[in-house]
Amino acid sequence: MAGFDDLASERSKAQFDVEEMKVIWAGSRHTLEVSDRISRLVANDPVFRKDTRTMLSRKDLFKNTLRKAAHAWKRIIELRLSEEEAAELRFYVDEPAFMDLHWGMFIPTIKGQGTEEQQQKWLPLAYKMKIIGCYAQTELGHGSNVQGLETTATFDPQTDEFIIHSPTLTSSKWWPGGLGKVSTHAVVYGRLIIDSKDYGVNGFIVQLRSLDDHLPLPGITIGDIGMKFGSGAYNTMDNGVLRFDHVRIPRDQMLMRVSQVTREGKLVQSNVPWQLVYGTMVYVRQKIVSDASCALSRAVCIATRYSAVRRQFGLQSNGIETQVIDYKTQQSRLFPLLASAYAFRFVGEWLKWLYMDVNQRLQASDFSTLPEAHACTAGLKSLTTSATADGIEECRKLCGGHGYLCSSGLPELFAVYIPACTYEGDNIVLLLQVARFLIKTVSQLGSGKEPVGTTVYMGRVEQLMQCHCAVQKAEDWLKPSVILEAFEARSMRMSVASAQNLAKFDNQEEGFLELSADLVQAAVAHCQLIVVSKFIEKLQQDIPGKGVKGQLEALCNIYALFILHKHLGDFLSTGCITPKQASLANAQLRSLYSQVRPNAIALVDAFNYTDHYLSSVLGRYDGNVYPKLYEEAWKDPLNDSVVPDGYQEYIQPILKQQLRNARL
Ligand SMILES: CCCCCCCCCC/C=C\C/C=C/C(=O)SCCNC(=O)CCNC(=O)[C@H](O)C(C)(C)COP(=O)(O)OP(=O)(O)OC[C@H]1O[C@@H](n2cnc3c(N)ncnc32)[C@H](O)[C@@H]1OP(=O)(O)O
Ligand SMILES: Cc1cc2nc3c(=O)[nH]c(=O)nc-3n(C[C@H](O)[C@H](O)[C@H](O)COP(=O)(O)OP(=O)(O)OC[C@H]3O[C@@H](n4cnc5c(N)ncnc54)[C@H](O)[C@@H]3O)c2cc1C
Repeated sequence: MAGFDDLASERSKAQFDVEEMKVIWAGSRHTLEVSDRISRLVANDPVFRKDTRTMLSRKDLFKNTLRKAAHAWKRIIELRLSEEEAAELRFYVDEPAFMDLHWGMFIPTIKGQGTEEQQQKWLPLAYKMKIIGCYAQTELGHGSNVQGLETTATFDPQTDEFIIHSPTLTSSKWWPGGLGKVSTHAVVYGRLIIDSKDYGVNGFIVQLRSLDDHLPLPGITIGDIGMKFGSGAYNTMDNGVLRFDHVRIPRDQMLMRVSQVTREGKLVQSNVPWQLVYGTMVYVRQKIVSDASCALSRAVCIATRYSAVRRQFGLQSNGIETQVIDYKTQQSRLFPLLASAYAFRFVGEWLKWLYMDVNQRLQASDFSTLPEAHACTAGLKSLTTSATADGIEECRKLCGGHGYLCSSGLPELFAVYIPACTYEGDNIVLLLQVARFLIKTVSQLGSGKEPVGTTVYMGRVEQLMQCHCAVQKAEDWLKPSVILEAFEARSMRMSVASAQNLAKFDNQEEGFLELSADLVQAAVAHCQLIVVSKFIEKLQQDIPGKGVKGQLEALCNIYALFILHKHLGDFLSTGCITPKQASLANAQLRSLYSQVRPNAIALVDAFNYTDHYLSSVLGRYDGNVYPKLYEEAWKDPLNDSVVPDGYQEYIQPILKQQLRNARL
């Protein structure tokens, strides 16, 4: 039967050890074991079913999410799951919910910005879920501009309290997930005011709802901000609005790792940089990069399997049509996304290491790598989420008409994913942060301050400004050193050109605004270089398993040459490569697609996704697409009755009218 046979035959063609590739994708044998076990546990639990999600009303959808979250928590306790296993379980439940913010932002904020004492007080309550917290930073009038927040926290020396207040409509907290209906507490960001003096934005732990009856505490107005894009999707989350009317909290509820307010109302700064107030965003951006590879690989898995099952045109001698995956156009759209999924996986792994490293240094009062960590998390969050959002939509198109059906899983995946381009920092705003970092690095070249980390290549500025690409034949593009040099030279030249243009302005801030579109492009070039170089570094590690390394090399080259092809203008205009070399890169890309083609299904099998997680008829492991699509259609509530509700009121009168007209 079509589908079954197609995917089985594809799997038999694989030229590498899929089980070993699963280990590489998971990160380690241990992680694979955990994720495999937990994903099956979730898939086999009827409470975690997802198939009716797009058909539920908002209220039913939300209540079902609460039910799932409560059940997930119950299972975590019953099975005594470790922190790692519990996080995997929440991941595979695959439904945005207040838990994400509680575990993903509220707890990390207390850990990162609270003193030892504050951690000892609040963390046990949060770990046991005796309180549920969210992260209330954004306001109706201010999101990107954190320093523009209007909420005030005024110290009252009489009572040793802060008075939290929303002075204007635009100061209403707006967007925080988990706030609308669930959270009992929030970390609220507001302006610290002491003795009428404004000391800028700080975080405060504020109780919002009673722990007895869940009613808002006096002075607090709170609710959900309303339906968001798509059906199902992010509407399982209670993004909320919150206003304070002179709400009092004890002084020790200001998060005081960065600065402390004494009983006398004196502000004392610690020796840590004030930017640690932004620390949770660095943590979550790092996490979002890892998650991008999950969302993209999921869409790619669906589109790849379906492309092997779907046949159109080109009758072969045996009378069957051509698998659409065999069309070069399909390959040239699909395989770069497959390669990007792997590339984002490895850069995510590296970023996790970078984040752990910066944290260890912070504990030892070494703050030197914080700017680098900020630039990398901001830039890579922007790059990977934009590419993933676009990639999911491309996968929908790669699945033709059926991709538009909710049962393909792609519309909901797209709707749930796209806000990642906005939350945790609008992607353009974040690239502008990277651009500032690059300009600063360029301006310090020659000052004796050597560039470090991901900007170390800038130390070779003279060589990179002059080098000529050595490619003479298509295969030369397979050399990692050739690819790296082209990407380094492009990034170096774009940053230097931006810095030179900026230097022409008397006022640097005005210049920055004027040149911001070019600066963003320079930031993108730098971030793409990081992705390419981390993929290449990954390949320098010991990679066991028959054929695994070869496949990863092909994917790495596809990623790099696809980016080169997409941004050809940059590479040509900076003189990094010639038009002839560009055309050789293209020829090499085509040949790489042919190399990956027989392995495509095995490469997506290596993600080890259950059908439950994919929630897609088109992406089923067994390829049994058509019977299941047909079956799925009949489950739609519209098909509950043969004659639809409303027939007598609305259809019949039209038909009768037409009949009368026809007689006239
Ligand atoms: C169990 C684990 C599960 C985890 C899963 C978690 C996933 C949960 C996902 C849930 C989904 C959604 C939740 C969404 C939440 C949110 O969206 S929270 C709100 C996020 N908001 C933002 O991201 C706002 C973006 N804006 C900013 O970050 C700043 O305003 C901006 C950086 C743009 C500007 O800052 P300013 O202070 O105004 O200005 P600037 O001069 O540019 O910067 C000064 C200085 O500070 C440095 N800097 C900036 N940011 C950081 C940082 N984060 N860390 C370190 N350093 C930073 C900057 O480089 C400057 O340095 P310089 O040396 O002076 O040049
Ligand atoms: C689903 C979702 C969940 C969220 N969850 C939370 C949460 O839990 N807690 C929380 O506190 N917040 C949350 N947010 C808010 C989120 O962090 C902000 O929406 C985000 O930081 C973007 O800010 P903004 O909405 O103010 O966008 P704006 O800054 O108003 O952006 C609008 C446009 O202006 C452009 N722009 C803005 N500034 C500049 C500039 N300097 N230069 C050039 N262009 C610029 C942007 O690129 C964009 O195109 C959430 C948002 C969403 C969508």
